[in-house]
Formats: sequence, structure tokens, C-alpha cells
Amino acid sequence: MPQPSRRYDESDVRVRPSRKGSRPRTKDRPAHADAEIGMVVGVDRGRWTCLLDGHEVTAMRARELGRTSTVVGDRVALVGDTSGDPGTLARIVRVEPRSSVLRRTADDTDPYERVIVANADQLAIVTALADPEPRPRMVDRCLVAAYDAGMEPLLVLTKADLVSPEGFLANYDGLDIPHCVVSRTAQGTLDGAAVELVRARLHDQVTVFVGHSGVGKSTLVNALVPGVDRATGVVNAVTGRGRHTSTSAIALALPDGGWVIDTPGVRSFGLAHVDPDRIITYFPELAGGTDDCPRGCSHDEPDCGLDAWVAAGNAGPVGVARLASLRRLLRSRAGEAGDGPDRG
Ligand SMILES: Nc1nc2c(ncn2[C@@H]2O[C@H](COP(=O)(O)OP(=O)(O)OP(=O)(O)O)[C@@H](O)[C@H]2O)c(=O)[nH]1
Ligand SMILES: [Zn+2]
Repeated sequence: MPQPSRRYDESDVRVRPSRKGSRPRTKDRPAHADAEIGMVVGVDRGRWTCLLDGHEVTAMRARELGRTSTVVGDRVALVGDTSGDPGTLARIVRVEPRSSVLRRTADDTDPYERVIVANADQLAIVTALADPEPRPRMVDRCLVAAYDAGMEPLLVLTKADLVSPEGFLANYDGLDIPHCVVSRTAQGTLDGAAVELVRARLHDQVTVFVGHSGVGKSTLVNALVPGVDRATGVVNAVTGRGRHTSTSAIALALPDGGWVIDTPGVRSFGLAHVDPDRIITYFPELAGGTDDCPRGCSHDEPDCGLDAWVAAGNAGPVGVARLASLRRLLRSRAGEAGDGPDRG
């Protein structure tokens, strides 16, 4: 028997449109009517792990995909050996249309944007209430990234056993951002009732988890997904940073339906790809206050109408802080120093 992996190597598939326009051999026709649709659950060194009818298939990208990225969460058309048997390799010949696209840039002025996850519904922004200190500006960046991706945000506040969540939540008073609170018990395990509340939020959803090192993201993911063992780090007392234990995004199935997508490599959200005019629409409590702005207002200039709008209390008790947050994002987006993704 020929080696399956050899049989389906990329070099065997040359879809070269000839000048005369003759059709490629039937088995190589780009339509791939016989392809099966799987979901990308992991990416590692040029190999895509896809879930197909309940089994995992390792695949490579066909050359005809060109520059289209293929990321975790993508639905992809697979051809070739899709048995998933050891040593076999299928080919991804098409990426299906995406319902959402979570992107980031390395920083706010980086022209090169990267798609991190496709087809996710929800962005769980994991923030510790202490150790390390919460960073409201960073959370605001993640909120903008979520809205811009077409995803719902979910604030997950961890380590409530160290500090109660009220102080942090006051930053978002009246904004109606869904949140849950996680804490550790005296026994050293996460509070079971709290974990169940998080689980209820994830049911039948595709949820991307982001968070800075040491916030307890891996600890929580381990509690949510039985049998998984995401490496947990210990916070370094000097730097406040945890160990960087793993790097690529991975989709983990929840037992009752839905997916957790862990993104160990993602520590920040550069927003260079977000149109500055759109950023204000993600601050809905401010977006209504631009009627008195001069035409083409940057919302970061002396005549901006938002100051009066906020001063009149129209944006609620957190208006002043939210306007400051918006302006820091706009400045950072414009390339001015002060609030880069890693400083926010
Ligand atoms: N007090 C307290 N500690 C927690 C809680 N959750 C996690 N921790 C601890 O916080 C530290 C960091 O947890 P991790 O789960 O490794 O954090 P992480 O966000 O995955 O960080 P990386 O592994 O660096 O990506 C570990 O020592 C955990 O035991 C919590 O709710 N309360
Ligand atoms: Zn303005």
C-alpha cells in the first residue's frame, strides 16, 4: 500500500490553469464538490487540526487558498485522506464564509493585521481583580475588539477572594456589560457555583478567552473543560507576570455544547485595523453626544461636543472615565504615545 501521507502531499496537486484554458484533471478541479466540511480546532507549525464528524483530521493548506488565512474556528472544506488515521494528511481547499472575525494588530499603528479566530460568538475578557492589578484601559481595548469583530463581550473577573468586584465594576456602571465573577475557596479550588455561572454563559456558544498572563485564565479553562490540562503558571512576585507556557490558539469542546477557544499567545489588542470613526460607536453611551461636534470632529479636540454631553451627565456616572478612555484609544490609534496595547 502506498504511504497515505505521501499520496496526498501538496506536490501531487498542481492546479495550473493552462493558457488554453483546458480544465484541470477532474480530481483536482477547484470546485471540490466532494469535499467534507470540518472545523479548525488547532494550528501548529503549518498543520491544521480539524474536527470532522467527531474525529480529528490533520490537514495542510492547498496552494489554491492563496493568501486567505485559515484560523481556529474556521469551517473548511477538506479533501484527500480525511480518515484521521495516523500519518495521514488531508488538504484544506476552501474556507467557508465567516460569521465573525476577531483580529488584532501588534500595536495601534501596525499596518499588518492578523486574524486570530473565526466564527466566534463571544469574547471572554478575563481580568484578575488583584495579582495582577486589573487594567480598565486594556479591558476597553478588548471591548472595542469584540464589538468590531461582531462578538458579544463577557467580562470574567477572577480572584474575587482577594478583592471584591464592586470597585472594578464601577468603571462600567450603567453600561450593561455582561460579567461573571470567579473566586477561589479556602480549599484552593475554584468556587464551584461561580464556575457553573460561567459555564451557563458559554452554553452552545463559541467563546474566545483572552487575558493577561497570571489572571487565572488557564485555571478557569481547566475547571470548565474536563480532561483538558492547560498549563497554569505561577505569578512572578517581581514582574507580576506568569510563565508563558503555550502559544497557539486552540478550540476545546464543552461537554454540554459550545466551544472554549483559548488564546495563550494573545496578551494585547492593537487596534490599528479599526476605523477611528467606528471606535466611538463602540462607546454607545457617548455616541449619542456628537450632535454638537464640529464637522469631521476627531472627538479629541477642544470644540468636541462630548465634554458638554458628559458634563451634563448624559453618559451616566462613568461618563468622564469613559470619555478619557475613548480619547486614549483614539490617540494611541493615531500613533501618539501613552496607551499602547501593552500599557493600557
Ligand atoms: N486567589 C486566587 N488565585 C487564583 C485564582 N485563579 C487562579 N489563581 C492563581 O493565579 C495564578 C495564575 O493562574 P493561571 O491560571 O496560570 O493564569 P493564566 O491566566 O493562565 O496565566 P498564564 O498561564 O501565564 O497564561 C496561579 O497561581 C493560580 O493558582 C483565583 O480565583 N483566586
Ligand atoms: Zn467630537
